[in-house]
Amino acid sequence: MHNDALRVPNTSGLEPEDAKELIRGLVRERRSQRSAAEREKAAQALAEHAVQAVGDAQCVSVYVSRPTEPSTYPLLEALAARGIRTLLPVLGPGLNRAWAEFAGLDDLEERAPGRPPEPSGPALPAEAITEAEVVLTPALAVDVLGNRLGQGGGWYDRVLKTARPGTPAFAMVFDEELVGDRLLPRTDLDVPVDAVITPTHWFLLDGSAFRTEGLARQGLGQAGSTATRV
Ligand SMILES: Nc1nc2c(c(=O)[nH]1)N(C=O)[C@@H](CNc1ccc(C(=O)N[C@@H](CCC(=O)O)C(=O)O)cc1)CN2
Ligand SMILES: Nc1ncnc2c1ncn2[C@@H]1O[C@H](COP(=O)(O)OP(=O)(O)OP(=O)(O)O)[C@@H](O)[C@H]1O
Repeated sequence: MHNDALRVPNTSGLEPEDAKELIRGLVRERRSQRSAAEREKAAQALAEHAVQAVGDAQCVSVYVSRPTEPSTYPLLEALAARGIRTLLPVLGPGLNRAWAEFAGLDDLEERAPGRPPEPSGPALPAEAITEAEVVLTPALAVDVLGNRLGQGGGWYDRVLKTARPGTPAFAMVFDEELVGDRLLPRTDLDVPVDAVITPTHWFLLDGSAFRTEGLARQGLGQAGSTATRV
């Protein structure tokens, strides 16, 4: 079990990019130590909370997890079972942003070594993200202000700038990756998220525009938790 919050070192003497890389290494190391059973249990619990967080949305964007990331496979199936249209990242040349619709787990395939699996269907342009009512993002860590540490491509920072203004962004992390005692390094290009989804709960962050009237307006779920810790 890995329930202890990640200890983020003091990186104030480092450039943001170097500080981020240091913390990425720590998180990746912890992620690599999880057992298959832990990952599977977390995936089921994460799906439960993500479905709650998505609420009434009819179109969402999700990512297809790689082996050590919080798994989105049960979530993808749960969204499909509810008839929710799901947009998934497709990497074009130079890691260009494109999207394709989820069409079943069997349809997902790794198109190039090291890249996340992608649907086989037609690629939609980067602007297709404007159709998503909620954007679920991968993250290695998130702090209490919603600063998100990603894998380092800047892919999702660009996605969040292209989404329809006001679209809530939710980061999916393991519980220990929600950093409470420090702020993560950030630059002006980083786009903060509005909420965090973990295997034990999901909640809107202080300062999120969705914390008050936004929730009802967007038809999003009410924050919640389950007793099971993963
Ligand atoms: N599951 C998942 N999907 C995601 C992201 C993520 O963090 N997680 N991304 C978040 O931004 C975007 C993809 N970002 C990527 C950034 C770089 C490389 C990359 O450089 N791949 C190398 C191989 C790397 C390796 O072997 O480890 C390559 O293509 O040559 C791949 C994806 C969109 N999809
Ligand atoms: N909107 C943007 N336009 C141009 N470059 C950007 C943008 N956002 C981020 N970048 C650049 O992309 C690189 C990686 O950014 P960053 O470290 O924030 O990635 P990340 O958030 O960890 O990764 P990801 O968003 O893919 O999950 C940095 O060099 C950053 O300057």
